[in-house]
Amino acid sequence: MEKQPRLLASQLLLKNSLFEVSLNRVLLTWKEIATKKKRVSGGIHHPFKVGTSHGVSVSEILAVRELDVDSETKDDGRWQKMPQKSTEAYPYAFTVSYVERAWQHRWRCSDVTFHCLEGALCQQWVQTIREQLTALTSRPKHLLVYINPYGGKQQGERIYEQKVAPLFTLASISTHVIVTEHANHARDHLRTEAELKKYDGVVCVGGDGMFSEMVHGLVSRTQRDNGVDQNSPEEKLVPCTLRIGIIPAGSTDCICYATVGINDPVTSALHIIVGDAQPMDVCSVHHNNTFLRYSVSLLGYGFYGDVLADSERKRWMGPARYDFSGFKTFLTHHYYEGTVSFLPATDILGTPRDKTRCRAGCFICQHNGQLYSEDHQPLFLLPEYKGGWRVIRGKFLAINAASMSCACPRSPKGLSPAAHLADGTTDLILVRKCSRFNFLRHLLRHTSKYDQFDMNFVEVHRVRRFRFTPRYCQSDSELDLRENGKRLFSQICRDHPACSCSPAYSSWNCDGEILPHAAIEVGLVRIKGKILDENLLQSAQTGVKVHLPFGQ
Ligand SMILES: CCCCCCCCCCCCC/C=C/[C@@H](O)[C@H](COP(=O)(O)O)NC(=O)CCCCC
Ligand SMILES: Nc1ncnc2c1ncn2[C@@H]1O[C@H](COP(=O)(O)OP(=O)(O)O)[C@@H](O)[C@H]1O
Ligand SMILES: [Ca+2]
Repeated sequence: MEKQPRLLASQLLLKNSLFEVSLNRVLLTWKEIATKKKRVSGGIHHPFKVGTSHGVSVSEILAVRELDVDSETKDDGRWQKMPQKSTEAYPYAFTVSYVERAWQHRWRCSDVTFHCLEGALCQQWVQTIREQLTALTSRPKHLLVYINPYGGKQQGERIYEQKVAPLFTLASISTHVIVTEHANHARDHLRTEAELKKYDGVVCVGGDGMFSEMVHGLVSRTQRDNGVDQNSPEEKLVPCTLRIGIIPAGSTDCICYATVGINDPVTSALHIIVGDAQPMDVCSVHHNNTFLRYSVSLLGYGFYGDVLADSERKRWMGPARYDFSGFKTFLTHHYYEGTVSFLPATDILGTPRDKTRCRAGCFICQHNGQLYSEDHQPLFLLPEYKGGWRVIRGKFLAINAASMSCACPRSPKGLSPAAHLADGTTDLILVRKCSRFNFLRHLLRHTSKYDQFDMNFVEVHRVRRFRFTPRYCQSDSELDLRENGKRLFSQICRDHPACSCSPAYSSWNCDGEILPHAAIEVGLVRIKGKILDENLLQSAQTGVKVHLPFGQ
């Protein structure tokens, strides 16, 4: 093993929020290479040349601790023998743990140890850095964590315990962890018994369905505590103060992927610790003035609804269930008749087919998300608002509403690549009945550089609200059958009187959960009070703030 280096910092500069270490070349010789020790087990040593200046912003420092250089130090489960010479010449040391950016949006926790001649200097810097960290008010200190042991590859507990909890401990974040015991456990706990005032945020260890369930629980609790009826689509919601974080442990994890750029538990944990901020839209889904659910990623009818309905019975396959059910659903090639009406978003920047990509600090989100009049009524509610509801009737293979790009490992650009996280709109994608070959071409374009909207049977609209009404209304008995997972083939195809070639209804896939109704009304939720940054339901994950703009 190469000779343990020593990093000598004869002068530490703390200017505003920048913490710089100037390595004094005189104290080191070229043959001594300083290395940064990766905290994550199995990490890689990155030698860097001495004599460099290593700047780390205080906002990305996770922790600082004094080192007892006289004894062996324990780091990451392994013991490091401090070089004998350092003990003699430099009796004091402290270690700074900080965020190091790696490849493809990946973040890692790195440690750098500094040696000092004087104990007072060492303690001064440790104290100063700690004071700076304490002053970072955007960072969570107490988190309520829900782990779904059932989602994805059923590794949620292991992921949290091995990759996330050590980082929360390092950052002195206290946690209350609940391993869910059944579906909607997290939602019901958040909605009723959770003592939310004790926490700075909640964390979801799971996939999109689990995250969506927690949004549901948190928003419902806030409305209940404030006497707001969620059942009215026109009701303005009270904003939540708590933030929701997400540690990817599901099957698709598009919410994490689309906000962070990668599905990596360590990267997500580090974003949560530093309290990053990224707003996010939320859609409410109603049926006949009854609130059903919130959606933050995909509302999909037809193909994605059928994929989900089939895959739910194959959870034992883990994430691969989607590939199996996707192929099976593709072969069935069912289409669904109905009427889509929608309120286009006008006066906004950007379109679903421009080449923009929503990133942290997105200008389009900031512009479109603030499109409100002085009295905080949305511009498009005012009488002179131009444009109105549009209506499209037809036979559809898929009706998808993407409130974000829905980028994920299966489709790195997503269902709607130019969709924005917090622009107050959702991209409504209509895929009309077409041949299997053309539908396959459309699907494959989600995994290539080609434009999946540039096909004559596909149209996409950026909307504030939309409704869907199936051509054949659902009876209660059919609803019961649906809820029991049975499908009705009541639609007799006129072309083939002897057969029924498509079921009358599909299911709505709402962030990975099946909705009980086919006829729904969807809108970007509205909140009371001013639209200011603090009026956002935030997420501790990349500071993913659930943006609750006024809807129509
Ligand atoms: C024959 C080649 C077909 C290639 C098609 C690729 C298209 C992939 C589009 C992916 C869209 C993902 C939208 C995300 C939806 C999630 O909210 C939802 C729930 O996620 P989770 O709870 O983490 O599992 N995921 C799905 O509905 C799965 C869709 C998979 C479709 C193949
Ligand atoms: N302990 C549990 N047992 C059964 N189902 C659960 C449990 N905890 C959560 N769920 C349900 O599992 C669904 C899927 O969770 P999710 O984390 O999204 O996994 P996946 O990405 O595999 O769908 C969620 O909608 C949630 O309601
Ligand atoms: Ca959006």
